[in-house]
Amino acid sequence: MSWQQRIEQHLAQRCASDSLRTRQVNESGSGRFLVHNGKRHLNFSSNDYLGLSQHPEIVRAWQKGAERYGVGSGGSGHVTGYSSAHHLLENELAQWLGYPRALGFISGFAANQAVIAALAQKQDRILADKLSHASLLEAAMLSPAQLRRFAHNDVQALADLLAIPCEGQQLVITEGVFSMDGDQAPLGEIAEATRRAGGWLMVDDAHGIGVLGEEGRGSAYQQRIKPDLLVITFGKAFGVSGAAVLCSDDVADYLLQFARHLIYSTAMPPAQACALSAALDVIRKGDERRSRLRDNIADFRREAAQLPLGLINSHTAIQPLIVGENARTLSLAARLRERGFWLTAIRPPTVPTGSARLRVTLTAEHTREDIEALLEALHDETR
Ligand SMILES: Cc1ncc(COP(=O)(O)O)c(C=O)c1O
Repeated sequence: MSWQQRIEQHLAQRCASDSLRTRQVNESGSGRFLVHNGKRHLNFSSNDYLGLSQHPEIVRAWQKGAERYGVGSGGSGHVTGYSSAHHLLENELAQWLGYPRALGFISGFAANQAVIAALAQKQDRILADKLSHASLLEAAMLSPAQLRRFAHNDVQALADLLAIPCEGQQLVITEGVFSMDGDQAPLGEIAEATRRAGGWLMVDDAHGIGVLGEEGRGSAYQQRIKPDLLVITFGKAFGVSGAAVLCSDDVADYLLQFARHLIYSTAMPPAQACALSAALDVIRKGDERRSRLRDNIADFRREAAQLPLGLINSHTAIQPLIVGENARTLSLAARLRERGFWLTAIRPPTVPTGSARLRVTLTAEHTREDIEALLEALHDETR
């Protein structure tokens, strides 16, 4: 089969199973409203949980950073790309989360890939929650280590796997808040099982950081554990983009030698690091935003429980409504869009077959009226 035939076949398969992915151009997509084709929609798809992507102080910090440093970093951090703005941000993050070191990355995807690739060797075993993000599972699959996935949030299944003798080291991987289900990992028990087996724990807290715990310190802090490797990302509650790995001095120095995504990739612009420092400031003082978000979650769940759709036991900003079939999910999303609500239909392979869903994300910027309007439309469309 030629390249062209192979590509055509794969695209045809996606079309036939209603799982073709497309992108929609918007005029503004991260805030409370998403504007598409000149029409304003209430946005229930953005991960901007605290509404910081439009925050004037953060926007201003980026502008001032660009005026001071220019718009690009000029190279990898190992060459010219590690500015005083990057250095300051890393120190602030390490201090906030109580780690010796933080290392900035251009994205969470890159951070996860880099850490796993740099650490895992042939004789090692990686134990990852089945529902871990693609960036984690893919890196683990590509690594020379053995990958075993454990049933979602099942600590006993994890402990059983950890008990199987392993020639090398064991790395347990999970998330603070799961990206497609919104539920949380029992981090305390996972950390304990990992510690007993002499392994290391890596937690990706992309969706918990900024939102959970005192001063928004995230899932691990909330559950009183300190993973050996904590990955936080800045594209969600921080409202920007990028990521950081929190770790010990030795691990940071090791990653500076062996994390190829750091060494061979242009560092984020210094102005972005300035914006992230400003975002961190807002997050630390952000109790009111976090409390508005919690109220919105509670309001949504109370009413959504009456819908003839599956509501997952999630108490975070991610509130998926399970529809089941791809075609039905797509048509429900399209009808809601007609009515001015922007929700994304998430389908396999992102989620297991038969569990296509509307991934509702709530933010601190939504008002009670926004949520009531969405629920009314959902009631109408699923009657
Ligand atoms: C759990 C999780 N980890 C990592 C990522 C990737 O982060 P980034 O968008 O910064 O690449 C995402 C999604 O974006 C995610 O949901």
